[in-house]
Amino acid sequence: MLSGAVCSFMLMKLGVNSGFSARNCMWASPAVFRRQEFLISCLGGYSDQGYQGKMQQVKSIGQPTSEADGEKILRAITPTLDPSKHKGQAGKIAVIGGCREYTGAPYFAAITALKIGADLSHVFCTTDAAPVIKSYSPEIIVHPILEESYSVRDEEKRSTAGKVLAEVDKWMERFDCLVVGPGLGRDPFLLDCVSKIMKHARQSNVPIVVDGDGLFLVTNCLDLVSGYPLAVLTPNVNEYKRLVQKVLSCEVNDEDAPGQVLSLAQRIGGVTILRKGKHDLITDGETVRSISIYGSPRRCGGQGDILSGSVAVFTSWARQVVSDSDSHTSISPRNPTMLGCIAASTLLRKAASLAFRDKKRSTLTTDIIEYLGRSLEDICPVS
Ligand SMILES: NC(=O)C1=CN([C@@H]2O[C@H](COP(=O)(O)OP(=O)(O)OC[C@H]3O[C@@H](n4cnc5c(N)ncnc54)[C@H](O)[C@@H]3O)[C@@H](O)[C@H]2O)[C@@H](O)CC1
Ligand SMILES: Nc1ncnc2c1ncn2[C@@H]1O[C@H](COP(=O)(O)OP(=O)(O)OP(=O)(O)O)[C@@H](O)[C@H]1O
Ligand SMILES: [Mg+2]
Repeated sequence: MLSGAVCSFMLMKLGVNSGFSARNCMWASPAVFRRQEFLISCLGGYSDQGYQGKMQQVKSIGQPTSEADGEKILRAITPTLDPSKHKGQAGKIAVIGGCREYTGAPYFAAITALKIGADLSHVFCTTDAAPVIKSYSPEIIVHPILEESYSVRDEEKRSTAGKVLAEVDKWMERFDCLVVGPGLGRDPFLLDCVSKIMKHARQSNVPIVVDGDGLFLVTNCLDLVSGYPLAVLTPNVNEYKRLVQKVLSCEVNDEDAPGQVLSLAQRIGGVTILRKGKHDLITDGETVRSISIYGSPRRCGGQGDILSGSVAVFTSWARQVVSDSDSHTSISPRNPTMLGCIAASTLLRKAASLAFRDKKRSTLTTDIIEYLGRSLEDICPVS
């Protein structure tokens, strides 16, 4: 049996408030315990040495970067397929993105969520992008509600923005996570509406994964995510450069990549950042983890969209695991975003490597998506 101090530490690492006690610990079922132990070992392990000793250990781990055991985390957070469960319990995800230019990106993120195992996947996009996205798949629920400046007269902007917000608000509390940005475009009126959607999501405590043009928006308006522990930023090389310049007022420093991404997350008030690249770096401002397993040498567009859709699903699953682990305590889910990023990066790289083995130079994002299910099954079999 674990001591109360160790249990407290475990739950702190998982983002659970410190109101946890040894008594709570004893209420948990053996299966829940195994899952907690599993998660803790994935995040650096534990030993029965008390909370203070553990924190010392965390500080020393926090030096360079340690490779995360993504497969262990995937096994720990992926829910079982259980006949007693109802539609929605495995995740309801919404992607805010899709405009005249880009219809592929929101589709990739939304279909990825379903292929991994979410139950429902929505896309909120511009009115003209919607029929195109619907035509890609009948599985995705598409809401044609956003408007770009060219389609709205100045005097109508206020009422149009109000309608957009009311339409998204009808659904907001049903979502386990939002993905803001894939294929969103940069139209000022549209981005203004999306800022309001993000503020409402934040008020409702819905996690937000910010990617693509969502990062353009956030870089210019950091208050949208600053200090929100349920925000995840997934910048690529350019998006990261813009964030570093804006927030840290310097250039990207690859000599101390872990230190710089850590500072960036701290300066944005403890959001989680997944810096994409040859090695993915993931931090919540406390620790930095890397994922370096081999993926694919193909750099076709859309792989970042797979990643953001996956982060959304895995973050909501990780939150569920944390809350199931101790239904008697209130939850402050910061670390589930770290778990979600580690799981997503691991799965994408595995699927990319399988797709590349098969398709070589002709590997496309749609091929990688087709390998997501098999990759997850290899790591975490259904039975
Ligand atoms: N099929 C689609 O609809 C897709 C749409 N996408 C969307 O397109 C919009 C813009 O995203 P981008 O990622 O293109 O914007 P970025 O501003 O990140 O990239 C712009 C340019 O940077 C260049 N670049 C890429 N990697 C680089 C590197 N390592 N060093 C130097 N330059 C590099 C690219 O050639 C690209 O032309 C977003 O909304 C995004 O979601 C992308 O997700 C790709 C797929
Ligand atoms: N040089 C690289 N070597 C190996 N893997 C990489 C490399 N660069 C990116 N990746 C992987 O590809 C994934 C997508 O990253 P990428 O930088 O292509 O995102 P993106 O530019 O946002 O993609 P998108 O085209 O969807 O917008 C990342 O999770 C990362 O693991
Ligand atoms: Mg991208």
